[in-house]
Amino acid sequence: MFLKKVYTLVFLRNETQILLGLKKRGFGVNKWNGFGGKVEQNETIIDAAIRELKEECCVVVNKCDLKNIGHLEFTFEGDSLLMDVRVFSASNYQGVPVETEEMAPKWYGYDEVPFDNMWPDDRIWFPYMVKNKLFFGKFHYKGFDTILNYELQELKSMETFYKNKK
Ligand SMILES: CNc1ncnc2c1ncn2[C@@H]1O[C@H](COP(=O)(O)OP(=O)(O)OP(=O)(O)O)[C@@H](O)[C@H]1O
Repeated sequence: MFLKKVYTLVFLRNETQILLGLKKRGFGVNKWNGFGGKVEQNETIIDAAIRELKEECCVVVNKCDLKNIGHLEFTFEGDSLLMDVRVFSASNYQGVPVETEEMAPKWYGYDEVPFDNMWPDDRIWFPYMVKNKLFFGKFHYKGFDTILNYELQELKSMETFYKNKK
């Protein structure tokens, strides 16, 4: 039995670049990633995505501009936590990303994404996001550096995926 916790992960993107943030503290410290965190009690997933983006790089995004593009699940050998990560993309937003206590933002061209300093799973599912394919991935880690096994599939629709998910 796993203890599931829901997280958000937001990427601001345009045709040529993607915004990543260098995590300055906590889980995934010193790794580049999208912006996000735990969904709090009495908060919707989309509200958590908006709140975390604002807290981490001071950018404001409207609900209707956040597109759910993927679902990721992470488990770790010997740990009962299942991280249920909802991935979003947005190309419309207000403000200019700035460094906060948690994240240092930087725009990267799609061919210069720093995978060597990211979660190892990113390298596997980023190509789906870049090609605008919806995706579902499950990754089982040993420690934080080694993926013991994974599954990844393209989805036709996130709605259908969630409707059929038990
Ligand atoms: C294992 N492979 C992984 N690959 C890619 N992304 C991963 C990830 N594992 C976690 N993530 C993301 O990392 C953030 C952690 O958030 P995290 O700092 O724990 O949350 P939150 O800001 O609520 O924490 P505190 O307030 O500091 O407790 C959150 O976006 C989550 O989706």
